[in-house]
Amino acid sequence: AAPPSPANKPSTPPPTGPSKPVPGAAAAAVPVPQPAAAAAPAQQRPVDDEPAVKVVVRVRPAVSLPVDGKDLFFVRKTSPDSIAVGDRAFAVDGFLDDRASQEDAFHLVGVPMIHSALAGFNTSLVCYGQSGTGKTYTMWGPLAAMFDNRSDRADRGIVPRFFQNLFSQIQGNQESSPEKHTSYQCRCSFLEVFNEQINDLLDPSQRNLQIRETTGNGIHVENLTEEYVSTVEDVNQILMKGLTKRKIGVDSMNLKNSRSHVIFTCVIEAWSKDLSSNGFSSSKTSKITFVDLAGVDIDESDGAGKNITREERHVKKSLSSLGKLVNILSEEPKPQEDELPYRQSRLTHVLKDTLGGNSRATFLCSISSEHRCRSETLSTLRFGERAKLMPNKAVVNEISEDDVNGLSDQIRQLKDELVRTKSGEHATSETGYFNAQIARASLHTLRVSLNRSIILPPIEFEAEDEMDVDEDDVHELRDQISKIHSSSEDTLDDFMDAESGEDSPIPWEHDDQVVIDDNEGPLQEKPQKMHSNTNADHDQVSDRKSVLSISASEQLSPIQDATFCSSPKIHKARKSIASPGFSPSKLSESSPGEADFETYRKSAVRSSLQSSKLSPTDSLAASLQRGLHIIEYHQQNPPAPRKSFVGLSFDHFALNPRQSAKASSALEALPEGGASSASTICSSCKKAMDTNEDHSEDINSEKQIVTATAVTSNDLANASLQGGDISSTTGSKRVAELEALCEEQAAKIKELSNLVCGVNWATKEGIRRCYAYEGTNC
Ligand SMILES: Nc1ncnc2c1ncn2[C@@H]1O[C@H](COP(=O)(O)OP(=O)(O)OP(=O)(O)O)[C@@H](O)[C@H]1O
Repeated sequence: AAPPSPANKPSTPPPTGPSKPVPGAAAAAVPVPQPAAAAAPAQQRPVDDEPAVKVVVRVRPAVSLPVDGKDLFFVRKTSPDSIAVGDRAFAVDGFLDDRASQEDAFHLVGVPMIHSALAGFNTSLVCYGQSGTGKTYTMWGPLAAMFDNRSDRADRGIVPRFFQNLFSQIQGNQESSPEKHTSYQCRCSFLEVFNEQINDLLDPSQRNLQIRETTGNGIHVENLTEEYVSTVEDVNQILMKGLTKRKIGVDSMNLKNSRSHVIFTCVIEAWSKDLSSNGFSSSKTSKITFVDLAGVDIDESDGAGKNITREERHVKKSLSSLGKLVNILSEEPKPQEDELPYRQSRLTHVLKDTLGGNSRATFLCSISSEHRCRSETLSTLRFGERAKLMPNKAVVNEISEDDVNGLSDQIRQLKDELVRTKSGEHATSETGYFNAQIARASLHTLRVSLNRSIILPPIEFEAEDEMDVDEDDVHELRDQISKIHSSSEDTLDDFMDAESGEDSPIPWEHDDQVVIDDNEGPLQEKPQKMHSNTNADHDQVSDRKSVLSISASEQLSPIQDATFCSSPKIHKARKSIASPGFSPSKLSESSPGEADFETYRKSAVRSSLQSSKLSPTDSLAASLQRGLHIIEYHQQNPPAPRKSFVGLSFDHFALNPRQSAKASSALEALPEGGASSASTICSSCKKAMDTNEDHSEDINSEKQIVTATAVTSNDLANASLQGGDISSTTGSKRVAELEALCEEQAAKIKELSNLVCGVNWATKEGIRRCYAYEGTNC
């Protein structure tokens, strides 16, 4: 008994299960019924010649009796690859008229798909057409046929036949190639797109799954259930499970109208190896996709339908998106991939491979032979016509042994690298650990270099104090600072955390930006600036970290040390030969500039002492600032006369008498202003010496290092006090003795200088002692 018809279409008898073709209807509807012939060309075609996109048209047998032939719609085959509806011709790859069997459909569509799949191509079948035209029937066949143990049921659909044939072929391939062993693995999934949501038909609890797209793996649905299959029975079980959960409804064309699109996917992986070789030879992967689209009811498509449900609206919308995408893909010029509207619907997105991608696609267009479906039939055929023009590019998904070897090497290298990294062997400067180590070592070195005044007793400032600065040291310090500043915040924080155990909490922080600019204005203003900065440092408390910026300066290049020296004090003798700007008288008067400088100096010493309580960064900044200020000061206030004869090397102390004479004559050219008016000039070495100073203290201090000489300081003092030329009082013999003595002492000093190595303050110490010795002997 026929079920009740939909209320709005009482005149149309709905089909009940597999419809029996009306006798004579097929011949009348399709004048050229050649189903068997239509399947033949595809079977003969080599697998490599298969087109990327095929379109096959199947005509559903008429279910309504023709009324004088007026209700029949004629579709005819005009050539092996074209059909015609009236005057309109459509290019197709196969045609199945209303008398074609399920077997015919399988041979025309399914068999080439099996060949392609086993060759390593992705392949897909999309059933498209009006509701009730036989899409589900063609794809799966009646569910009852799947339960039936008889494999020869005529109404089985393409998919069950496909897998039965596929597993047979797999078995045949394995048996026919004993020299080559191939292992196959098949896994299946089943989803439906319902109301623009992807649901797992094998696990109904999984709803609204997300589509993921990766460069290597293409499109996949996250968390979709996959089940492994090895027999057609396994596949049938899955098909049954999924299809019974598919959402269906009732419409004017179909009592079991599909309200969702269903997609059954099977991935076949095949590993082959020659038995002659030890390992794997190649691997092929193919994804087979069967898409049974929901159809649109003729009444709804005409706009005459009432009460369109939400799911029907979604079906129409997604089919519309599909149509638009196919239109775009079929037109020239083809847009860029990122411009294609795949994401307009879940359906088009999840079918990205099939629609213009890496897949051999077959579109089976189901049409009705009834005249009342004419519009939908033409629409379906136009869709097929455009789909055929899609630019799919299917490739064999194969990985050869060479590829695997290359990948294995890569994996091995990456593993080795991982192991090295974990074990710390590969601790490059990019690793935080190594950065922290560098930062720690650099900071420590820098602090030791710059904070010597903390460790060593500070000396009183002497304006004429000669600084011995190693230019390389300055560059090194700059590099260290640069390194520290370029270190990541994390590294610095790490280090500061680690250092916090050594240093007391920060009493105050430098929150101002300290810029040491060597090109600043007159030196006389420097101490004031520095002083005010120091006060500012004390006054300002901020959470901000101090920023230390050091600009490069050409002026610094001749300066060779930036630290406070802790050498023994050589007080007044120095003052007597100080530069005019820092004469003893001026010092005693404590001019404003000098007073400021003295204040600064004390402040600097205090600062350096305080720096022991600072954080490493603040201590570093303060030390460096202090050191560079001193460099600047000495650079811009050179004790000119002494700088002329006290170089950075000791070579001139080792001169032979002739060379000494040359040096002496050269020294005579020194500006007289370089010596104070209170000093006298030694005729032997032409060096200025202070006649007002008592050198005994200094001489005594040198006795530990310098061997006592035949000439005492008293001799020299007396000679000087007499106001005469040494040569005139002692004669040429005395001069020769003195020159010899000078030479001898110079050699000793040279020897001493060799002992003073590596550390700048010690070198400076050697120079100081040279001064003392030299002055004493003069
Ligand atoms: N070639 C055919 N031979 C015999 N019966 C058929 C054929 N095609 C379809 N039918 C019958 O027509 C009815 C509707 O078919 P089917 O459900 O496959 O249509 P459909 O296109 O999938 O519809 P919908 O889009 O609504 O799901 C079914 O009862 C089916 O058995």
